[in-house]
Amino acid sequence: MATEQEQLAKLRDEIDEIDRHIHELINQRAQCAQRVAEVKMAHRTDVTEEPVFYRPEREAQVLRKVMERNKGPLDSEEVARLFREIMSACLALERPTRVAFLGPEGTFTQQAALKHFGHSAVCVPMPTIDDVFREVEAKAVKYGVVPIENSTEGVVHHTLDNFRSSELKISGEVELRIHQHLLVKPDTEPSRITRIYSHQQSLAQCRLWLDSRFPNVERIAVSSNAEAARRAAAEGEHVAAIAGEMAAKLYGLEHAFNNIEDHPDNSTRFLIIGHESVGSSQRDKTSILVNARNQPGALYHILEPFHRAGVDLTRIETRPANAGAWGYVFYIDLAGHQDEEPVNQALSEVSSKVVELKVLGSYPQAVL
Ligand SMILES: C=C(O[C@@H]1C=C(C(=O)O)C=C[C@H]1O)C(=O)O
Repeated sequence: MATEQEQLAKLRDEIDEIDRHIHELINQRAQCAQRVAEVKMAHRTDVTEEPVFYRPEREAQVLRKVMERNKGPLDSEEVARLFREIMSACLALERPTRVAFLGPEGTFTQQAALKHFGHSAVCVPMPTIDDVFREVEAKAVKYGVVPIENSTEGVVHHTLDNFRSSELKISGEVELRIHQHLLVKPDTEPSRITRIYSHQQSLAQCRLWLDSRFPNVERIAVSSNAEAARRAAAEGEHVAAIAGEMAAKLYGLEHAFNNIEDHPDNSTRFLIIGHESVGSSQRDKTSILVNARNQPGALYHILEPFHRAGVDLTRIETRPANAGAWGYVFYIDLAGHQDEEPVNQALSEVSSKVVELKVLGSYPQAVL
């Protein structure tokens, strides 16, 4: 009978051998990605334009395949996360992806950007949602990440409104479980806290918890959770911040209380914006903006063709239209890709009945 040490030594040899294989295979995969880049460069029609290296539909398919064939013992999502990083590194070898996000450093939007593009992407913080749109429009970065809706707080109007004037397209979505923590400088006694900083959305997501645990403590809304964490780190002593894990690490804060959001399933959806249209991944969503005249039955005429075609509408938002002429602006999410039936047919029917129909993009449904 082998001793514990002998058994462990044997298993570690086995692991070393497997690592050698994995290592070799990952580099083989990276070489394939480099060849993809060479082929794209060789076949581009316009030599002044960079070919498109990032293919969200292909990446979604790779991740879905990984999850479908997974036999364990590793969890499917865990394996997909590993492949997410491998793809990210391979793509960075073709061309590093520059991504603007609603900053500063340490926000949930940055976390969403890294979840979607992996850690080899170069993330560039922007002070406002408008700036993210502008930075992508100016082609200073390839893609942008902006929040669109929170399960507790609802739609982010600022993002929706930007789509009215922007020609950018949606190329993906990211869903993030949002956990809020009460963060303090090391050795701060929670009972002595007199001031709590956070973004207004996060204060709202933790309102009941704050009412019961810190009813008399001043709550101060600041421009982002990361900014709240920065202030708590700078001001110290009697000050706390509500923010996420990334901000806590970035500013060296301790967790006084974890997961203080009122709704345990609190999550936020983010959109990826860019210049390119995305092909079908077989499991897609389409977002549209519709301007309809203010007349009886306007909404019915928009919805009826989708119902008849059997298209599943997953979200509808109404925004007040700009001055006068038009009554409503609707933002609608639906299941399916704009190039495929039945979405294609339904879209052309609706467009003949409204003032304006703008397809904001078809993109893969979030995989992770
Ligand atoms: C390799 C390609 O480029 C990128 C890298 C991918 C990967 O590493 O699997 C997948 C899609 C693209 O974002 C490709 O175009 O297929």
